[in-house]
Amino acid sequence: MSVPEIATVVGSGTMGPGIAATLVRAGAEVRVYDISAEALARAEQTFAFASGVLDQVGGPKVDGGSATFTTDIGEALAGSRFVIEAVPEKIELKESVLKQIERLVGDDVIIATNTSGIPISDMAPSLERPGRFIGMHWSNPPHLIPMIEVIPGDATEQSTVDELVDIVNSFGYHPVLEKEIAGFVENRVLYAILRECVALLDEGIVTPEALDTCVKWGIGYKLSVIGPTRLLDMAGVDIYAAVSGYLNKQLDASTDTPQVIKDKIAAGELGFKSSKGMYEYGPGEVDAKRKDITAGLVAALKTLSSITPV
Ligand SMILES: NC(=O)C1=CN([C@@H]2O[C@H](COP(=O)(O)OP(=O)(O)OC[C@H]3O[C@@H](n4cnc5c(N)ncnc54)[C@H](O)[C@@H]3O)[C@@H](O)[C@H]2O)C=CC1
Ligand SMILES: Cc1ncc(C=O)c(C(=O)O)c1O
Repeated sequence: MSVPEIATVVGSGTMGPGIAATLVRAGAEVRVYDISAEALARAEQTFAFASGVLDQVGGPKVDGGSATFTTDIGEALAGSRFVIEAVPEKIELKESVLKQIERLVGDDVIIATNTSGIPISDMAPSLERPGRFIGMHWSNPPHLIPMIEVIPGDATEQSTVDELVDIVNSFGYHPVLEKEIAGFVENRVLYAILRECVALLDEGIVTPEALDTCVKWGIGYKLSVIGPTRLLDMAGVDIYAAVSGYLNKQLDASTDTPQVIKDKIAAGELGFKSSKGMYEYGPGEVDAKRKDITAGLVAALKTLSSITPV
């Protein structure tokens, strides 16, 4: 199985262009559609950058791929064999866009959503043919994180699941097939980690720099080689039992967005996009950090791709 000859990415913000670059490198003719011409103009630049990064990684490349960018949804979907929706995380918007897409593609075309965690089954009723609708959760940056969660909803047909797993495998990514749960697997784990991290920062237990050092060189490094299930065996299930017996009741268990985060939102401190978030960035620092992140992920990806899976 190879990637579908013609694919469409709907929504070209943070995720869309990297998704498109990945599919183009796999040989697909990709149409990138956005409602905003300004977003599309930025997307062309982001796509070019992501494509260059993929050249640095040097992974497999299938000739013949191409990308076009359009604000005409009819043009974007004409003849498309595979659609990835990547519009903002708002269920009503996604449902409206999914209906738009379905009216313009064949009955057998897979429609995948890149939602971060909205249950697929909650969106499926907006479609006439929900059997071809499925979750396809890429991680940011999509052209450098070679794992995609495949999440069927209650109405998703098995043929859709099988075809999407084959498509993900065809461009060298790791498909993770999972049952539907809010947030999906990756974000449930990530948000459990981030909840504890924000609590530790908020309580002044550790500085941001020290926390990032601890996690990067501790569990981050370790878990990039040893998955958490394997780690339980390496550490000893008995050790986990002994420590969880007293620690689990001590962990942060807040059920709402932390006030410190709400305060930052209110102050417009959103992170890279506003040059201040958890850290503050001087002139040119955000671009420098983005370059450092890309270089680090490229180096790590090359190394991890070269080691025997544990
Ligand atoms: N940003 C991230 O780190 C990740 C985001 N996701 C998910 O991917 C989806 C997209 O997220 P981002 O790329 O971050 O969003 P974004 O806000 O950066 O980009 C969304 C794009 O959709 C466009 N758009 C809005 N309404 C539209 C419409 N009616 N038709 C066509 N295009 C429209 C916007 O103009 C914008 O360019 C969301 O569901 C998000 O949860 C998944 C993984 C990671
Ligand atoms: C903070 C955060 N939230 C959601 C996602 C993905 O859905 C990501 C990511 O992919 O990196 C993230 O970092």
